[in-house]
Amino acid sequence: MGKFIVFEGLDGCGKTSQIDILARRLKEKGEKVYVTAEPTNYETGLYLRRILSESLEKDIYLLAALFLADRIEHITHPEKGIKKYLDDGYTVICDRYYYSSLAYQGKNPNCNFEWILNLNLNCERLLTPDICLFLDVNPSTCKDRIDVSRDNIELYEKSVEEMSNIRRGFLDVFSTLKKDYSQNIMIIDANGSIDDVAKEILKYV
Ligand SMILES: Nc1ncnc2c1ncn2[C@@H]1O[C@H](COP(=O)(O)OP(=O)(O)OP(=O)(O)O)[C@@H](O)[C@H]1O
Ligand SMILES: Cc1cn([C@H]2C[C@H](O)[C@@H](COP(=O)(O)O)O2)c(=O)[nH]c1=O
Repeated sequence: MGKFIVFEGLDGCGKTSQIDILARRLKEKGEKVYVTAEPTNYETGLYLRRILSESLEKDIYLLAALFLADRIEHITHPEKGIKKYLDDGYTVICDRYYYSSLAYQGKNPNCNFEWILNLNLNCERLLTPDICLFLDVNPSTCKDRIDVSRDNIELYEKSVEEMSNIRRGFLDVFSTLKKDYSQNIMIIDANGSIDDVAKEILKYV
């Protein structure tokens, strides 16, 4: 059984850059590595990408349910699912997982956190990651990076204030998951250079 590693963080925190570096290093060590992301490229994931990129107005419970449906397919797909790769001995590195649902939807004041927590944590199909690495970057740095690197600003990238609320949501989620579910979650100060952050990540993987 391979290892299941999840990266989380605000939009623009540097997940893609760090996942690329880690995947390369693990492959150089001879590991079989599968990199994947949520939302996925399955139908529900593509619909979610459209909602995000076009900032379509959707009920928050509908959004949470769509992310969960996408996640179940992400795990269980018979050929390309995370479970299949783990069973085949791959290290799976996943860009976002249920921590994002708990922070982005669950901590939204119009949503019931316990409902989303139960749906995700008590769903027998979902696997618990071996480790979640949260790249903690100042929200205004994330916003600057997004504004510089992309033309299209997505649903959860509109303001530093909203991104700061999401960051606080993540930190709350992590204390609950560590205390009540004994989950292995590392909060990494990722404000430094790409190389410095990559070195820090290697301490935990
Ligand atoms: N440590 C860093 N220092 C400076 N710039 C960085 C750092 N990490 C990433 N960047 C830059 O910030 C931008 C966003 O990085 P990246 O795509 O890795 O983040 P992400 O978390 O995957 O973003 P998104 O959630 O928007 O997909 C890119 O232009 C990248 O080169
Ligand atoms: C899995 C998941 C994701 N989201 C949001 C968080 C981000 O704004 C986007 C994904 O963007 P990225 O640049 O590809 O990281 O989706 C969410 O709100 N809930 C979720 O469960």
